[in-house]
Amino acid sequence: MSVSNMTATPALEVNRTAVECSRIYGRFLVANEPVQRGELLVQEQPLAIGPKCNGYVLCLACYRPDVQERCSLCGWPLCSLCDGNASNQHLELECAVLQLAKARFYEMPAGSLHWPQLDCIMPLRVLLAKEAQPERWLNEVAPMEHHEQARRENADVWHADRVNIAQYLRGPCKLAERFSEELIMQVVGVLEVNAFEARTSQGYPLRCLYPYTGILAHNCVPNTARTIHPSEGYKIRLRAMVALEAGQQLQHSYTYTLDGTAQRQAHLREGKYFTCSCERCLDASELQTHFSSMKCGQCTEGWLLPKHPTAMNSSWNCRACDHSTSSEEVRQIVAALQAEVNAVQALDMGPKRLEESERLLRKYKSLLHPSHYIATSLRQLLIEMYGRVQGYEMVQLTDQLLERKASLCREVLRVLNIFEPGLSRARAMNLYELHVPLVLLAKSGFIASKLSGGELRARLVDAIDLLKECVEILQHEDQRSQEGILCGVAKQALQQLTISVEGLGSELD
Ligand SMILES: C[S@@+](CC[C@H](N)C(=O)[O-])C[C@H]1O[C@@H](n2cnc3c(N)ncnc32)[C@H](O)[C@@H]1O
Repeated sequence: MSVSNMTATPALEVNRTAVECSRIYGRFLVANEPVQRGELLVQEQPLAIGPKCNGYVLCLACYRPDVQERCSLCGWPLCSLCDGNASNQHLELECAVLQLAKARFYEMPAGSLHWPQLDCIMPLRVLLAKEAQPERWLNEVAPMEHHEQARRENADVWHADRVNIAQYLRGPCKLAERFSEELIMQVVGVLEVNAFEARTSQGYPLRCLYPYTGILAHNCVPNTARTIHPSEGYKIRLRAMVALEAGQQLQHSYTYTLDGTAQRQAHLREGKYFTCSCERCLDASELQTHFSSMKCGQCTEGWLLPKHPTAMNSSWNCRACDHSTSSEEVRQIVAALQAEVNAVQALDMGPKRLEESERLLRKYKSLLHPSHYIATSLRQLLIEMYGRVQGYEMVQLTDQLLERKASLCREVLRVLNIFEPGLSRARAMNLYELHVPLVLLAKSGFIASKLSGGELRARLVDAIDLLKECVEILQHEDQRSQEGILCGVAKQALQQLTISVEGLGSELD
């Protein structure tokens, strides 16, 4: 396929990018003109949407989990609401194939987490799209990276996919004449390497394949962000998080930016089959954040950092006393701490969960760098809980606890400034969380005569600025998504706060 062909794909409603190719990245996108932060780069309709792999039983049209009902035509999972809707996705796509082949859906024991038969649905939808839009397949999907060689090396998974998907579609679903095993395995790989996770308006996860936007290169400090819109047929919009120059590579994060390098590398290696060599991964201090640094056990002031951060078995060395430890030892410590955090995270949202998170954060002071990603994840839990859990509701928080919530937000924002610069969704969430204690502290400070009227106004204006930025970031989210709803809440808070500040009057100064 010629690279320039792809830029003319009819599924692109907006395109300010071009396709380039390199030995390291394969194909990737660049900005084809200077782009301001927040501006739209690409807008694309998906080629296919469907259930995620290794999932539970769900409705094949609305993705509601744990449905008991079955399609009245083929017997596969479909909620009664969708069954009564003649234009549901399942009916339009695989239902006829399953009916014709009399492919029976086998029930699994209640509570089963993996219903292997459902793994064939998304690949089947892509195969049906191939038949319906052969040009699009040829130009856009067939060239997508699918890492066949590396996937074959993971023999157990390769075998399970061959049996559960390729052989199932060709056998019981009677599609052997239409799709070869090789083709089906290619589609499975294309989905694994390139599909994006999305959420329905109700928040249920699914995956979508965007043949153009899907070729973005990965970087652990992304410069683009996506929003996927269930109310517009799962259209994707890609925006610049920061200003971009013409020709600049567009970078997206395929992994969780608030994980440490070893965790991100493992995720990329196992799911996307490459080693990331971005600036952040190559720097043991993760851009001076010390996001993975451990406290040295031999001296009081040193930090242990990996000698070769992208190597799986790199030794870790103290920068102060040169004490060295093995990657295995570090892995074990991190795994033990992570297990403690997971156990706390699994507790009900309540005061115990909050107090345990604080306890762990104190305990880890002697083991981890204060900015370590495990400490950061505890801070995020705490931010969510202060102001919401029983005994720690916003009106019950003392000034000291309000200060605590604000300082937790600032610490997370400091890390986000480096790993997700510009218009980041996580930044927006933290800005919202930060504005609340700031407003309450300003008001209580004024009431207690610790703040003058002018100072009160200045602090409220600071909170207004946080909300403005929060709305600026979240305004592009699907209105019914969790982030879209928060945007509405932030807009209301912004309006009320602006009215309050205007009502303060100049006599306060
Ligand atoms: C979603 S695809 C991107 C499109 C792909 N380059 C293509 O030509 O179809 C992901 C794959 O691109 C390559 N890739 C993306 N970002 C990379 C990076 N930062 N370093 C190395 N390879 C990368 C890897 O092969 C990865 O599995």
